[in-house]
Amino acid sequence: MKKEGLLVVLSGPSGVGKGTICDHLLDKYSDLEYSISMTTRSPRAGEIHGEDYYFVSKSEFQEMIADDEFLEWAEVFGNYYGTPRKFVNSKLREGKSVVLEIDIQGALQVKQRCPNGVFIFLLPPSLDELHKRIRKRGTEQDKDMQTRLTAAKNEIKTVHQYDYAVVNNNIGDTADLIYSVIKAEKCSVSRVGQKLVKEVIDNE
Ligand SMILES: Nc1nc2c(ncn2[C@@H]2O[C@H](COP(=O)(O)OP(=O)(O)O)[C@@H](O)[C@H]2O)c(=O)[nH]1
Ligand SMILES: Nc1ncnc2c1ncn2[C@@H]1O[C@H](COP(=O)(O)OP(=O)(O)O)[C@@H](O)[C@H]1O
Repeated sequence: MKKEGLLVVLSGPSGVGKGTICDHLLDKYSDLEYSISMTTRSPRAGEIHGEDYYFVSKSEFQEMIADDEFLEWAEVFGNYYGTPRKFVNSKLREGKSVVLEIDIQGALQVKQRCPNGVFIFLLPPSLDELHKRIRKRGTEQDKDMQTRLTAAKNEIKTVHQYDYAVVNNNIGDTADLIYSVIKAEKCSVSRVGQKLVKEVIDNE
């Protein structure tokens, strides 16, 4: 039987660079799959339905909840976001690692359901740099900026709930580091190691 793929959960405050890092990671490492989330948020300029997100109405989203089609879902900044379960399960069964870029509420739900996943939190080099990145992206009104910065401080406090914290200093280095974590986890104690430990003990 084929070994199941690894579920990789990437979280971090708005503007830290999750989207940028995911793009880089997925471009460079073709053995990874990206789970496209569903959201009731309106598309930003340049965002494409079915690429960045599946943009749906609130009623469509609620129907999916009722049909239990989400691995996890949460309300973030007044909109709903969720991970369609079907895609993730089928890729994992094919042995592919799947990257979810989701918020802390969603990450905690996934942790309960899939404890073997790897949970990574992306940190900014500083709060000042985070502020600059959100400004640079230029998608937020001033009041939304403030909301995101306040939320960021609360989210950063949850970093200890994750397996790894990675500081996003340089895009290429950060993506490579995350890939190393994914690869290391694939042969971690939970997988190959346990078998080996059993063999050692059995042979004592
Ligand atoms: N729980 C959950 N959170 C998601 C999902 N997709 C995106 N998010 C999170 O929703 C938050 C807002 O995302 P977005 O509207 O793209 O804004 P941005 O992070 O500021 O670029 C971020 O923390 C995302 O990680 C999802 O499927 N589930
Ligand atoms: N390592 C980095 N160094 C400098 N700027 C970055 C870095 N990573 C991302 N950015 C910039 O920060 C802004 C926010 O990145 P984005 O990927 O949209 O964040 P998120 O998805 O976490 O909200 C973008 O303008 C992006 O180009």
